[in-house]
Amino acid sequence: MSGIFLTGVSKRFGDVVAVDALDLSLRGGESLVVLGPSGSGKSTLLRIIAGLETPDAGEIRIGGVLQNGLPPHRRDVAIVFQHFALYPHLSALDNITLGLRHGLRLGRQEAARRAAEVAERLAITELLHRLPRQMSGGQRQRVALARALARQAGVVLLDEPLSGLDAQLRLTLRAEIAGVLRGTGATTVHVTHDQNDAMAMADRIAVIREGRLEQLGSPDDLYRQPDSLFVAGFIGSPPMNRLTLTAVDGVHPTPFGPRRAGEHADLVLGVRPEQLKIGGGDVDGDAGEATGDSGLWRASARVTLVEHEGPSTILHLDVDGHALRARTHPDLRVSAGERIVVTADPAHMHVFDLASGRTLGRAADLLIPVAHSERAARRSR
Ligand SMILES: Nc1ncnc2c1ncn2[C@@H]1O[C@H](COP(=O)(O)OP(=O)(O)OP(=O)(O)O)[C@@H](O)[C@H]1O
Repeated sequence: MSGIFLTGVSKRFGDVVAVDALDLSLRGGESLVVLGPSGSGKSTLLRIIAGLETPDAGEIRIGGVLQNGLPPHRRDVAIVFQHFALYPHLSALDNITLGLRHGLRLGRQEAARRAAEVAERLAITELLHRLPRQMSGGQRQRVALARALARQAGVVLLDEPLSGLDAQLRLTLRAEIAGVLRGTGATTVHVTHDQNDAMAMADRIAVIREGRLEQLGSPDDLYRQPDSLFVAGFIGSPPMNRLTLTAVDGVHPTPFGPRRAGEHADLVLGVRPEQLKIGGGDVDGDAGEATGDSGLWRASARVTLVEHEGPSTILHLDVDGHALRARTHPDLRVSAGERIVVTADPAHMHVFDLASGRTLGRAADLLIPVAHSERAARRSR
């Protein structure tokens, strides 16, 4: 199987650094999703692997073989673009077989056999004689995918193959593509800026920011242990809530009691909307408090907006000027304007350094609830 190894890959366009000294290795058969905002260098990275773009520096190896200098058709790579890129005057069948006959130099019969086989897998056999304009968007994207898979390449690259399709079709096609690709054993690199697609399809996700690797890990790692505020804000919907805690005279007024600021001037406390629980009781602290034997963080909140999403409800909350969102059960009846108490387990709260945006760890490990520290102080007196 074809592993992919990139070392020190860089590409500039004039003053713009599109890809910046990127190192990345994929196991053979692995499915990597590259996630990042618009302009972060995702497509450029894909085009470099395909040989459609020449890097300024760095090495690309596929299955241990150096690819630098090899033209696209000499690489064991197939690519599926966002805009199908089918030839409008050719039938689906001819679109699929064209590259096989001219690129791979297969005979007419062998090309047709491969096309029939892949068409069967993607349920497009009935469409093989239609022109692209006689097909729906989803059907055209299936044909584009069939064309790529028929090459039987060791590496399949996908550049936003689901964008422009409606939500239902996207979900169906996403599952189909993932299933078909797994079945081929190809190593895949899939570029998207849709985190739901990324979470659903990836073995690992590479989050890219300004041409650099921000974090690489399993979908679960990125969700549970974001290395930075950027990743915390990019993965999860709605994104992780942030409470900025500004140090005053070198001391933080954290809900967990005052802390010396030390080298970290200002902190950000992060908690996911689905980790905020709606509870009872009273609270006095400004940004909430973390007291009592439970050690839970508790805060008084005013509900500013209620959004019903069906399976869950999003509450928009004001906690002493901080705008937070909580994902709750749809049976919970709460109205805008109400005051409620929210709680969170410090084991699910993340602490970041505001200046660098990097994680410092979990609140449970870094910040000790007031009641515990007071008791400890009393004991040591
Ligand atoms: N051929 C080119 N000429 C000049 N600049 C380019 C070229 N291709 C890409 N860029 C620039 O390089 C940067 C990275 O572009 P790229 O298309 O790789 O980003 P992306 O993450 O795929 O974005 P999107 O999600 O919007 O497709 C951008 O600033 C873009 O404007």
